[in-house]
Amino acid sequence: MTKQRPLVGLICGSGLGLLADSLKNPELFPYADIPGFPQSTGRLVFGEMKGRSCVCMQGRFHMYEGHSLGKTTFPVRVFKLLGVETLIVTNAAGSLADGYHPGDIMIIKDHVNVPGLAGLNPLTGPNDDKFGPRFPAMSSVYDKGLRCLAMDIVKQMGVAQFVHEGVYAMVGGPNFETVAEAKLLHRLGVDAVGMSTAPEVLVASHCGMRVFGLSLITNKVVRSYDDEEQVNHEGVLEVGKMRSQSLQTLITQLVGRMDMNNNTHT
Ligand SMILES: O=P(O)(O)O[C@H]1O[C@H](CO)[C@@H](O)[C@H]1O
Ligand code: HPA
Repeated sequence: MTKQRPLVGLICGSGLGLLADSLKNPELFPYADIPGFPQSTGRLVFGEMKGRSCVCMQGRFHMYEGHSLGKTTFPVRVFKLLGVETLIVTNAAGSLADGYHPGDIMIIKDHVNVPGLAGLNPLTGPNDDKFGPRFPAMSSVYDKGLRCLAMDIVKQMGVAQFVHEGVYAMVGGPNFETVAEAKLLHRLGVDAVGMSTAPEVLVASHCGMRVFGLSLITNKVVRSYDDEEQVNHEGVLEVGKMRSQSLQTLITQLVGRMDMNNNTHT
């Protein structure tokens, strides 16, 4: 049991679990002890960031682990019931855009939900009107005010040259992309690809949360048959650890400066 009533929720991507360690006065709840959560390692961490009450998923659930999309996104609805109004999602992703490099950060402007286009959507099934409408709009899902604030912060941090704004695509995984798939995603206008985030964002947006998303670029996605480079998960985690300090600074500042009544910032 916690008495905290967080307004901000944070989901840590692969290799980015350290983000939760910046919470002050933490209270920890292993997923295995929380009813309805998939039996999995990882935990919810409640605590304060810049004096603001937050809850953080240290470890997320993925479709490729065999969880239903309902289970994968269940924590987001728990966040909503706890009072969370703003969701910050982070992930590790491979880059397709020219000019992106491992270690760069991408502020997510929009997404392509590849499984969603094929009908794999956490909002499928009877709609629970208590949470949101049957047919939610998704044309402005990643909050513009928060994206502008994040850009201001990265300029002040002096790291703007490593930060982009772009389009994330979710694929089902667990395999990384073939060259043909990479070419297809690139032609679709996708800048970075991963195996998470879109379902959580859909559920958060459906229930009226403000959403902000960040991808850490951990590898280049191979788009040429002449390129012998091979992505691997260990490499993804390593880049995550290397860059989690900058991400932590960015997120802490964002949480400290965001307007808690949604939309604008100080
Ligand atoms: O999206 P997150 O969970 O950050 O992790 C990304 O990195 C893992 C692959 O290395 C996959 O889980 C992919 O989705
Ligand atoms: N593809 C898909 N998911 C990923 C990648 C990638 O290259 N890197 C990290 N997660």
